[in-house]
Order: sequence, then C-alpha cells, then structure tokens
Amino acid sequence: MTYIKDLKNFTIKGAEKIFNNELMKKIRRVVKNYKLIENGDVISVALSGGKDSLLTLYALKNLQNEINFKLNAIFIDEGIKNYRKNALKYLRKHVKKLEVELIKKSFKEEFGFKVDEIKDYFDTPCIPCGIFRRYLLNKTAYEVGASKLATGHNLDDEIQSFLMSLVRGDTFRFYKFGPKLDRIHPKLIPRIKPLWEVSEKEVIDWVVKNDIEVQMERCPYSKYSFRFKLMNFLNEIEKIEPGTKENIMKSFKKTFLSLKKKDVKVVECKECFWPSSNELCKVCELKKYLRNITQQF
Ligand SMILES: Nc1ncnc2c1ncn2[C@@H]1O[C@H](COP(=O)(O)OP(=O)(O)OP(=O)(O)O)[C@@H](O)[C@H]1O
Repeated sequence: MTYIKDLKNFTIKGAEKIFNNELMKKIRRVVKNYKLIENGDVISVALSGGKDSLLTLYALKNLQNEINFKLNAIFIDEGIKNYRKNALKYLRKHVKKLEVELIKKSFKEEFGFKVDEIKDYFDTPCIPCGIFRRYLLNKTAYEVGASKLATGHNLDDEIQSFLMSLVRGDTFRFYKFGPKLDRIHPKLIPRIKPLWEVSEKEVIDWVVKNDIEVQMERCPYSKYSFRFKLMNFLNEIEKIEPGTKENIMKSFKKTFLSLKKKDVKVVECKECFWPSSNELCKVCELKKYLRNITQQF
C-alpha cells in the first residue's frame, strides 16, 4: 500500500514539475522575444491578490536567476468591502516567502474616498475603479523608481480587451495591445504583460497543482462590466468550438500587432501634471465631477 501511495505522490509531483517547467518556458519565451525585461531593470509587479498577478510575481522571481533586475510589488486597495482586504491576507504570506517588498496604497488615502462610497455616481463601479487604479499604479511605480510595471493580464484578458475595442469601434485603443507598451512620456511607466500567452485555464491549473493559497473569488462588481459578459460569451463559444481563443489571438498577432503604432499624443494634465491625452486628465475630470455632484472630495 505504502508503495502505491508513494508512487502516486511521485507521479503527481513529477506531473507538477513538468507542468511548471512548461509554464515557465512559455513565460520566458514572451519575456525574451519581446524584450520585456533587461539587465538593470527595476520591475514593479501590480499585485492585486488575484491568481494572475501572483503567478506573474512568482515567474519574475524565478527569472531573477537569469536576468539581473530588481523586483517589488504594488498593491492598491480600492475600498471594496470584504474584497481587497481578504486578498491582502494571502499576499502578505507570498511576498514574505519570496522576499519581495510590498508597497501598499489606497484610494481612501490618495483620493479621500473608497469605490464603495462613489460607485452610485457612475453607470458601473468599474469606470472610476479602473481610471483611479491605473493612475495610482503608474504614479507609485514612478515614485519607487520602477523602469517597468508588470501586470497579470493573461491571454484571455487580452482577447477580451481586443474584442471590446472591436465591438465598440474604439480602434484608437489598439495601440494599447501587445505584451509591452513602450515609454511614450517620461512619467508614464512602460507596462509589460509576462502572461501574454498564458491562458486563464493554465493559471487556474498552476494554482491547483501547486496548492497556491490565493483569493479566487471575483470582484463583487465585476458582473456589471461588459468584460464579464464578453468573457462568458467567449467561454461558451470555446466550449462549442475549442481553439477559438487561440485563433483570435493568432489573427490579432498577424494583423494588428504588426501595424505601426500610431503616434499617440501625450501632454501633461493642467491640474495634476501627470500624463494625459487631454488638457485635463481622466482622474481630474472625475474628481471635478464628484466634487460638483457631492460637494465633497
Ligand atoms: N488592486 C490592484 N492592485 C494592484 N494591481 C492590480 C489591482 N487590480 C488589478 N491590478 C493589476 O491589473 C491586472 C488586471 O486586473 P484584473 O482586474 O483583471 O485583476 P484581478 O482579476 O483582480 O486579479 P488577477 O488578474 O491578479 O488575477 C492584474 O493582474 C494586476 O496586475
């Protein structure tokens, strides 16, 4: 009996190892092919507490054996009840184990409100949440001297974003796709996506096979987003026509990714002086809107 049990454990352990090696190979390939990380870089990982950004952190820690770069992690608490606080519980253990510095920021401290407090003034909470979070991630990465900001966006996320822009006719956004966004302003930290070719399913497999303790529940507001509907739609199609997601990505790579990036106009916001595509950035625009409507903030 003991022998069979040992053999079973051995097989599972062996399978895990093969899976982890293949996954790392995939991530390494994207990092190398698209020159996401180079010697001397300082990389901040945008660590949400979810599985994707956690895998990103583990993978980059591993890559430090091959490339000479510094690593830290930035966590933003948007102020969503019972959500990010739970995530932080898990994260603390992981960053301690990996010996990575964790920089914590919150909407409340930075902007004076939680998402929960302002959500009713918008069509969906995801609008202010995304705009303020992206701003704070970039600002924090800049302040800690990061040369790049790594996010946990995976293959599924990228396909969803691509289709969202396509459906909305928002072709201007196409320049934002791809595994790396170049520096287009000194205060805009280039973003990289090491999981660009890793599917959502592979990330879930990584969590399960390695017994990773991580927050698996989705944001309670995500069900209101267009992305969520598109995700379910794509998953349904994938069930009927396996390989659909891979094919969308292939088409995307062959067409849009090879297009010459359009010159994007970036100026400094007249109020906060952070990069913006308009005279007034989205963050200042929303703050103004909130001030007018609530007489606060
Ligand atoms: N609160 C946050 N703090 C730091 N980074 C964040 C935060 N929310 C999102 N991000 C970054 O943006 C990426 C995409 O955001 P998304 O909303 O899909 O993440 P998530 O589903 O909460 O978690 P994950 O993608 O890590 O599983 C994340 O992988 C992460 O890198």
